[in-house]
Amino acid sequence: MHIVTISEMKELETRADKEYGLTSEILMSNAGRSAAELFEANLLPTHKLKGLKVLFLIGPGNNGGDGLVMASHLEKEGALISLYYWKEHKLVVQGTRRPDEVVDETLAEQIQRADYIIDALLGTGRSRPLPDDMRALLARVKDERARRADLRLVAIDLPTGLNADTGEVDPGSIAMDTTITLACPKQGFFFFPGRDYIGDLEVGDIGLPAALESQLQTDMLTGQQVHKLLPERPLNSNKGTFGKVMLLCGSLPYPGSAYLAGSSAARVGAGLITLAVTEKMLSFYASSFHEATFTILPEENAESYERAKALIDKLEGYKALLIGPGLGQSSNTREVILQVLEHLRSLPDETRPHLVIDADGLNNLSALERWWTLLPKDTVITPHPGEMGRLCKGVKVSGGNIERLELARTKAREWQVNLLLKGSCTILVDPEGRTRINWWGNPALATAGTGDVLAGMISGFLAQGVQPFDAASAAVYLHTAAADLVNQNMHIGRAGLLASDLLPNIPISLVDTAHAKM
Ligand SMILES: NC(=O)C1=CN([C@@H]2O[C@H](COP(=O)(O)OP(=O)(O)OC[C@H]3O[C@@H](n4cnc5c(N)ncnc54)[C@H](O)[C@@H]3O)[C@@H](O)[C@H]2O)[C@H](O)CC1
Ligand SMILES: [K+]
Repeated sequence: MHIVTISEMKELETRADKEYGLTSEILMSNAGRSAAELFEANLLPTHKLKGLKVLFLIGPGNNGGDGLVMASHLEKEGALISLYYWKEHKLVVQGTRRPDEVVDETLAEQIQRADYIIDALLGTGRSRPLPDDMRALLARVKDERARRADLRLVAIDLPTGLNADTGEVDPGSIAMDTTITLACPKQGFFFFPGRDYIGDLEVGDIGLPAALESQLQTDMLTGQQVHKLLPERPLNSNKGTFGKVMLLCGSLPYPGSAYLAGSSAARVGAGLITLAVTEKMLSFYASSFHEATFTILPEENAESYERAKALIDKLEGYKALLIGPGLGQSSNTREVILQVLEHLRSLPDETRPHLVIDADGLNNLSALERWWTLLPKDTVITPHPGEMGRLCKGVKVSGGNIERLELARTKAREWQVNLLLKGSCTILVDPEGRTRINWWGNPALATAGTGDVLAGMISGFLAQGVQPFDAASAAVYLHTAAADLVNQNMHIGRAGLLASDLLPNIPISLVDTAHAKM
């Protein structure tokens, strides 16, 4: 599913008319019908359309036009519709126009009795700050929503006043329960503060030919897309079929990371997991991770070339290598990483394990000048905003604002990596600038060890032959899906998840993609 900017959306509309004769009237009619269908589909099981009291706030442009088409569909199905035309200051209650002198009073009544209020005031055409009387209208709706939690607010295309490119909002904008966006999600939905105003996101089909969208470079990750990326599991297979993962992770203060990453690689289906660890650490892993195999490395005070060689000597036949989680940042460890990278660069593409670098792997690299020139082709790196800041030599990187997007795009191209920039809506960019953004986020994931799980999942997909950008994309989507499953199955809210709770839910999240709604 493509994500668009305002100008990309306008261009799609223009080309639809020019190349396919799809005039804006046709598109609006499709938009209104599709919004009505999605609205009705999501009413169940709590509400039914017959007798439902729905107040539409209608703006002066095509967004208002979409609202009017939607309203007429709902009315035909038995909903009780009132329309408030903001610009004309006109109120129509179930087909009857109110006289001008009673509009305010009746509007107040309509707001108080509505089951649903639909925001069809402004969409992508908003060009200036909201006028005071529109802000006042939205404030009345917001107050009513605060008073009555069962009042539902639904935006058509986008919440009025939200900047669809940047996610900035007008002071008058209000948070919706649902946004039914038309044709494509808008870029601004994925960045704060806008992200908090969208509510549940639904995407209505307005009948744009798929060919029109072929130029678009930015996608929203969806379950249906991830389902197609998952590796096949033929019956005629053995553990060799699904690839081996080597992990250079974990050190004395952070032993859990190798366990979490390795288990996660196995949970997405990799055939064999090997932890490269020192003998001192072996007993810890052997007792907690029965399925792992081990490569024994010299202790951390040994010469770096001996440590690197012990790993390099065992790498043959591995399809994926994960470097970083819990590894520590001693200069000796940095030298080990450099020697391993040098070895990987010397291998031909066909035999080189795919590389993922996370956490301390990145922190070690960021201490070096032009570190990206040391990476083998098609490396996946997975910084959180702090690590990204260090990789960019001190740039402040936001966890959720729009500047992240441009930075991620610029750096993925400059560094020629598959960049996964973590955040509330994680961004992925490949070396050519192709971009994918994860809509789903889960605040319960903001806890130690969940990054190790993500890095492990990517490595597990790489071992099974999934291409690096796709492996990272699938892992990001499934990581939040697994967190949502933890929330549901353990009945926990936004806090209290342990990274290890994700592990048994990862395979379930894979299965669930087969039934994903989008
Ligand atoms: N792009 C498509 O393919 C389709 C879009 N559809 C819908 O149309 C809107 C965009 O419509 P547009 O008429 O361009 O813009 P708006 O309805 O958002 O508003 C324009 C209207 O409002 C006035 N205006 C602008 N800013 C303000 C302001 N701050 N205060 C008051 N008034 C303002 C402006 O002068 C115009 O009169 C899109 O979001 C979709 O909902 C269709 O669905 C078809 C396909
Ligand atoms: K709107």
